[in-house]
Amino acid sequence: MTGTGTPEPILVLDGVEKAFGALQVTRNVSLDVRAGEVHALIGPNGAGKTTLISQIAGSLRPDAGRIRFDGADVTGLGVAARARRGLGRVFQISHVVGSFTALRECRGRGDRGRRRCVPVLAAGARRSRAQDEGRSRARPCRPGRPPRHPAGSLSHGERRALELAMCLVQNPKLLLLDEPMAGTGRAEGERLTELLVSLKGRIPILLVEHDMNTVFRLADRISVLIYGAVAITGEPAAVRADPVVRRAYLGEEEAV
Ligand SMILES: Nc1ncnc2c1ncn2[C@@H]1O[C@H](COP(=O)(O)OP(=O)(O)OP(=O)(O)O)[C@@H](O)[C@H]1O
Repeated sequence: MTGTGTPEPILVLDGVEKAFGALQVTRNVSLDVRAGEVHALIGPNGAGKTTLISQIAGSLRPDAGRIRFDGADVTGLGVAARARRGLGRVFQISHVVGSFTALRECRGRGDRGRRRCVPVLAAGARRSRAQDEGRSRARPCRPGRPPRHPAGSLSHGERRALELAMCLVQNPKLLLLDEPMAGTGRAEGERLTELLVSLKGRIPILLVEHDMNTVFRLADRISVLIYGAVAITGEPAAVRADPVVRRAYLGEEEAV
């Protein structure tokens, strides 16, 4: 709980900074993700969105600033420790192993071996309550193929759905999604958007996405990153109307 009696957001960034040599990529970034909300992070190419996600996930150490997750300061923790605390990340680039079956992909991500994994795409096995929750969240992501189908034969959109399932079976407390729509065709993109809509309100999501239709359909709040700094955080209507954002970013996307 915060001093005001409201629950602390699941994720709080306070003054997060990262430079690669002389290139300052994230600048004094402060934002939060509240329970149950979809918070979209948008911005032009190279604005620092993936770099910020990597700092939240723990694969990049911030140069300055603090990161609180689920009530604890995790700034000094690595990827595995943050994942164990419930941070789930779906990458911009596909990480499925083509020769594995969809089922085995999900098991592999259990990361503590078979006893801890959830066979999300198959029936059976004794499950804990947490596993049941993860399994039920992941169910809508089931690719339209048998679970023992090699993952390499899935379409791009099915792989993205599988990756989401691989993350959800671990029952994360927060989902970090980096451009889930990237590379998908229209029909696949719509199916993925529907999957994300089905998760809305059930799990908080920090969503990096260039597809503005998806962003404005899903987001409760939007933060706009420009040259590594948060230009505005607000509800979609306020962000859409902001003149600085329109000039710097949305102006390129008049179709929004
Ligand atoms: N490991 C790295 N070393 C050096 N520069 C990097 C590294 N990672 C990212 N950058 C640079 O940091 C800047 C921000 O990159 P980042 O991938 O975070 O942007 P982005 O907003 O996610 O872009 P996009 O929307 O195109 O995915 C870019 O100029 C990129 O070249």
